[in-house]
Amino acid sequence: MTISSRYRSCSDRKSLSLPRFHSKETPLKPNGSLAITQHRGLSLKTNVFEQTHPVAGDLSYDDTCANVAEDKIGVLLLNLGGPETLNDVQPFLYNLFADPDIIRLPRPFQFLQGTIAKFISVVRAPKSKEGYAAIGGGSPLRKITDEQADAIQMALQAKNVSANVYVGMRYWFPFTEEAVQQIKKDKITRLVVLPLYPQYSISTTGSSVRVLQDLFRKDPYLARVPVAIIESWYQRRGYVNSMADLIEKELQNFSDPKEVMVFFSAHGVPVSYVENSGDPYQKQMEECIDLIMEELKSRGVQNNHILAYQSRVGPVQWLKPYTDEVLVDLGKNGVKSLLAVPVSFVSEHIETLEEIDMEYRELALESGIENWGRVPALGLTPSFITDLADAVIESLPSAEAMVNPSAGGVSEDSESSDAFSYIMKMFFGSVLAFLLLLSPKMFHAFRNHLI
Ligand SMILES: C=CC1=C(C)c2cc3[nH]c(cc4nc(cc5[nH]c(cc1n2)c(C)c5CCC(=O)O)C(CCC(=O)O)=C4C)c(C)c3C=C
Ligand SMILES: [Fe+2]
Repeated sequence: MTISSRYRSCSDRKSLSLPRFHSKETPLKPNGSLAITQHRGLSLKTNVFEQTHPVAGDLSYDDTCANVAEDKIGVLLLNLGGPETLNDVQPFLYNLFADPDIIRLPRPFQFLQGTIAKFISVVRAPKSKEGYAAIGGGSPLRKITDEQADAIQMALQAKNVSANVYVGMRYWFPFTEEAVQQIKKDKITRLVVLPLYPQYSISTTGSSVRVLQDLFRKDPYLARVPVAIIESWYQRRGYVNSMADLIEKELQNFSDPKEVMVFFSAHGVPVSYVENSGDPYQKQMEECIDLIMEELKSRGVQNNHILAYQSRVGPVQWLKPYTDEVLVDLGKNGVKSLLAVPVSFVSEHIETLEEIDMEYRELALESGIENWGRVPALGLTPSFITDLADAVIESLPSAEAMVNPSAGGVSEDSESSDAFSYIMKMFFGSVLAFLLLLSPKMFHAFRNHLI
């Protein structure tokens, strides 16, 4: 059901009559990454992207694939979502902090999740609003993700795959729940889930997939739909090459490209995710940077590079080194030219447009760095979109029902215990909110850590 650096051919799965490709099975490289170049022997179809841009992925869906005509294919893009107006900021933050994959409370305290989310979102909202105001009053994520969905749909069409592409956001409109309702209405019979995060984290892909699994588990129709989840795709040739293209191009804007420090800045996660919960995010990020740098090296680009983590929130320790600290150190150590490369996300968003372009740029210049550049997010880059379409096509054969049909439904007992726990939550939550919000000392202590 989940695909990560893995490809299974139709013939692997004899129990289902599944589509076939005109290809040898894609071999895995020893490090587990896909050797996409092996697809060169496939029947090639030009598409709107390939006509203007040569691309890495050459896959096309074979018309003779068994059952393809009968399947109604859906592709669900998962993303974070962002507030569209300044009034949306606090409720957006509430949704984010109410996510148990973002604020991870020990089990006995989980009933306080909503209260804590309310408190933190109210305290953080003014700072977040400033950031969103600085980039025009809202997040560009919805617009960009919709455009990516259209582009992927066209790229699939050009490869003879007819699919509906849906957008499901985790914390703002259109919510994952809405997308899933539409998928059901449209009677999709085979679904590919493509999170728009190249690397897997419990806090991003993990959280969205958990929501999806809950929705599918509760619905008898959805429970039977074959689903393939592409958990991470940072290792795909098309993605790595597209990132290398952007970096190579941007380096040319410096007067002495060889002297530029390539500075990868990834969104951080708390260290506890990696050390206590086995989040593969840091490892995947490091591998991703290695792959991009290897690709650049093969093109004769031998710049120094460094990886740091940005956007930490709250009092706990996050992955290090921190972007702001590294920028200051680099400036002190005489680095004069720096190219920032956002690497954990594929659209422009508040953390590229405000945090990197404004805050970090200013900090870098104050610290002695004289020449600053920033690689744009991949967005609609044709080679990237085509590669995502290939990833979708490759994953189709491995789709399988998310839910074990023998698993039971919701019992009356569990319903009444839900009602009891709801009442308890409301009671203790209100008491805690009252104590926190009415205590100026508490308010200031939290505020100092959150902004
Ligand atoms: C790979 C990407 C991301 C990871 C990992 C991630 C983890 C993570 N984020 C927060 C807290 C916040 N994130 C916020 C915005 C935000 N986060 C990501 C991506 C990742 N987050 C994106 C793309 C965005 C921006 C959306 C947009 O509107 O443009 C915010 C809100 C903005 C702000 O106030 O800074 C918060 C808060 C945590 C706690 C976390 C891991 C536990
Ligand atoms: Fe975030």
